[in-house]
Amino acid sequence: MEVYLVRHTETVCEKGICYGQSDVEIREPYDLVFQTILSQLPQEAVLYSSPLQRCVVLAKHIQENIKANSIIEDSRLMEMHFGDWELQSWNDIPQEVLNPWMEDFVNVRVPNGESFVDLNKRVLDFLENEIAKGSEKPLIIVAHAGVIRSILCKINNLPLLEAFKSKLDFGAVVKIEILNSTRILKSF
Ligand SMILES: Cc1cc2ncn([C@H]3O[C@H](COP(=O)(O)O)[C@@H](O)[C@H]3O)c2cc1C
Repeated sequence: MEVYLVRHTETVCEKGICYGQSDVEIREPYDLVFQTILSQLPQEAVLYSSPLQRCVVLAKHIQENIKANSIIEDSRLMEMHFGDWELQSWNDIPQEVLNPWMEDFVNVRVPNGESFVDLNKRVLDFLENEIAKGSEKPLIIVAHAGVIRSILCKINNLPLLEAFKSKLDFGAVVKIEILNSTRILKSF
């Protein structure tokens, strides 16, 4: 099964702001970058999106331009919940709470938020369930950097600690091939 992982485009947030699950808008103009994304996608697909608007706006554009019955919004595809740090500048987060997380962001939870392991659990739950449905059509998943990286760790058999070692730009499209729910896969 072909799966296309699509990261949303740039948001209106200034660099240095932690926006996790905050529902921030995307930066205009985005028509050109949407076209570039579309040119890398199949003509027909089952279309999934994170419910956050930075993904849904792009998913709607995809739906209008390919054959896809609906946009299936799934909250398991949301970015990591950054709890008390949502919409804070990274520089304003006190070192005594930031440092323990930085040292082990995989396992340590953000105060009142998630750890990367928490995100990974819900993302893999989504992936395994949807793959088990065995769609004949390719899947398109419009989501976030953390979500896509967690899937890439799984398919490339990498520890979560290595999730952030490779680049994943705004508007990136990563195509992967999934054989079945237990034996995954290959990324292109
Ligand atoms: C473990 C982890 C560490 C991060 N450090 C920054 N972000 C990033 O995640 C958020 C946005 O992702 P997107 O732009 O794709 O929606 C931002 O808040 C950014 O700080 C992280 C995300 C995760 C999962």
